[in-house]
Amino acid sequence: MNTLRIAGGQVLRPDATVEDADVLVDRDEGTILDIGADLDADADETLDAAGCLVTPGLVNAHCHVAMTLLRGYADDKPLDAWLREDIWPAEGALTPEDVRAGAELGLVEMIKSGTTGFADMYFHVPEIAAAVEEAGLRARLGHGVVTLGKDDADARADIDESLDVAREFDGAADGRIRTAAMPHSLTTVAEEYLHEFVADAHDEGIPVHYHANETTDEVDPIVDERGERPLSYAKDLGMLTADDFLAHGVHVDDAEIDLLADAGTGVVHCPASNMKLASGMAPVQKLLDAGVTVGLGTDGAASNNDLDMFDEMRDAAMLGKLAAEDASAVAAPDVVRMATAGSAAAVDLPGGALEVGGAADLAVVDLDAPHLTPANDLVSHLAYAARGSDVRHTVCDGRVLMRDREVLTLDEDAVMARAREAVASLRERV
Ligand SMILES: CSC[C@H]1O[C@@H](n2cnc3c(O)ncnc32)[C@H](O)[C@@H]1O
Ligand SMILES: [Zn+2]
Repeated sequence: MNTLRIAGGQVLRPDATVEDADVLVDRDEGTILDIGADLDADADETLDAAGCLVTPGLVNAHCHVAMTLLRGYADDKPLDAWLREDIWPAEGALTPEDVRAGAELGLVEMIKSGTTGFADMYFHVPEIAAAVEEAGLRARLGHGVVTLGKDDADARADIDESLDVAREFDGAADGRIRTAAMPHSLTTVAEEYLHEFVADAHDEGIPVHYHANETTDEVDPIVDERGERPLSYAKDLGMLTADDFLAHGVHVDDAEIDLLADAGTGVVHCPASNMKLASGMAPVQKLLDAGVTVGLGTDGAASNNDLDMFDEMRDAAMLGKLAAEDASAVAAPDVVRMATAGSAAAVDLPGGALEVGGAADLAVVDLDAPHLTPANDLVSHLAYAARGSDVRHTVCDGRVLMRDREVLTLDEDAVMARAREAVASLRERV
């Protein structure tokens, strides 16, 4: 058996306690063999975790990873104008090679900030899957469908591509890649297509992921035209099952929260994107109190503007308190759980907890920094004070993706150079 030992650190356990322990990993199986004191000193490889906190790898449950190319491309606008005036025209000019370059850049950024799994909605998914295979993370990938502005043939071709991609790539990269069917939202995919698309996906056991209840501009027309709330419409369409997960859920009323809790549908909270686009404040504490599975996501780097899940935890806690008008709301252990076990459950990927037999997906956070001193409460530090740049080692599926801040699976400098070239060329074309 080929083993990896993460030695001499403090380990964050699923019950939010921290203990001095080593973590021993079976690299062949990609699972945790043991957590405890003085484990196998003869392991094939050892990562030094002295003075560090070993946490589950963070799971970014909603992202558009190749949008790193559009970071800083268009800022300071609300969602609808931002998409229509800037983002969609630029995305229309992206080649498969551009998407590969943007995805690799995003994956380096994720590895360097302790993220080991993510869910992604975009296009040119084969390129994203190839980048994920090389980078070594886990992902739930899907082709996002928009039928708005398309004729029937183009709309159906987009849906067919989403289903084909979901079939073809499920289980790729030694099982690290899973898939979903991904209608973009309840307003950008017409009802005539949604019924069949969702039914076809579910008939084949493919989950569905979509944006929902993000802005009032999106919610109000549904209410006006149908006389029902968006998530009641989603339920009618069969899109509210325990396998499905939606991004945002900002403008949800109490009845919709009950629908989510009853159905077991996951909600991915994206606080930075919601603040930057001034979309609103999701009622996260209410969702948690109702028993909804809540994960955390960055959304794309063009509306965030980074893929750092530590930032996202801090934003989620701060915004959650503001939304609830209660300083005790969305507390540190809640956001750490959302970024780990909550996200993993919402998108149904392994990981999210350090436990024997579980996936060996973890991040080692170096505590030897002024902003993490003194170590009064390490869960508090994760939620409120740590940064992605504090991550020293990242491990996914038992494989070391970053050691002492050196990314081992991708060439960081070459990835940045390719992204700069892709954007220089894109700017000439758009
Ligand atoms: C059709 S692929 C996915 C599509 O989603 C766009 N997008 C990025 N961020 C958001 C957001 O916050 N709400 C809705 N849509 C978003 C992205 O640019 C792609 O076009
Ligand atoms: Zn999104």
